[in-house]
Amino acid sequence: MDVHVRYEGDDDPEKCTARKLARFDLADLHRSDRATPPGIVLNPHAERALSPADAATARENGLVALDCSWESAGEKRFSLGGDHRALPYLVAANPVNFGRPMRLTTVEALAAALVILGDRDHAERLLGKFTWGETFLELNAEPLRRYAACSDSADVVEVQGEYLDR
Ligand SMILES: C[S@@+](CC[C@H](N)C(=O)[O-])C[C@H]1O[C@@H](n2cnc3c(N)ncnc32)[C@H](O)[C@@H]1O
Repeated sequence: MDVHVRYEGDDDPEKCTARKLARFDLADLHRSDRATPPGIVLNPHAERALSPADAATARENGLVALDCSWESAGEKRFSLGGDHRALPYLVAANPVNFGRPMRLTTVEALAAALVILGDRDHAERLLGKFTWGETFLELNAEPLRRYAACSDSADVVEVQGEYLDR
């Protein structure tokens, strides 16, 4: 599956996970919305949750994340073409937001999406470049397994509800 990142460049370049992926040829960075392919866009503000039902579109058109600082990641910033999807409840493993729900780095978001879409090997390749990458899969092992077994977005939202209620 092709992995694309709309790269805003307003975050600390030393800590930017998307730049690191690009250095290892694991993601294509795009500097404008127009240059970014309209794939499945990972957008925390999207109405619909990502589910395995999106796998065919993602394989055909690619998976897209927006790499910017969380301060600038408001709803209006996600003006990319494509099908926008929110990830369900997951916990961050990166050192900046460790243990915090939903504050995922770009690589965590892309890897979670790949697992849900049925491509765990690809997720492991991305996370393998980060010392805390494996921890992300360990921390989220149960929810990721359950989301990946769902048939559609409604199913994913139902499973997510169990974690939000805890
Ligand atoms: C705001 S940027 C922060 C990037 C961080 N500076 C880094 O170096 O990785 C994280 C991106 O990951 C994706 N993402 C993170 N959490 C998400 C969620 N809950 N649902 C959908 N996409 C999410 C979005 O594309 C989001 O813009």
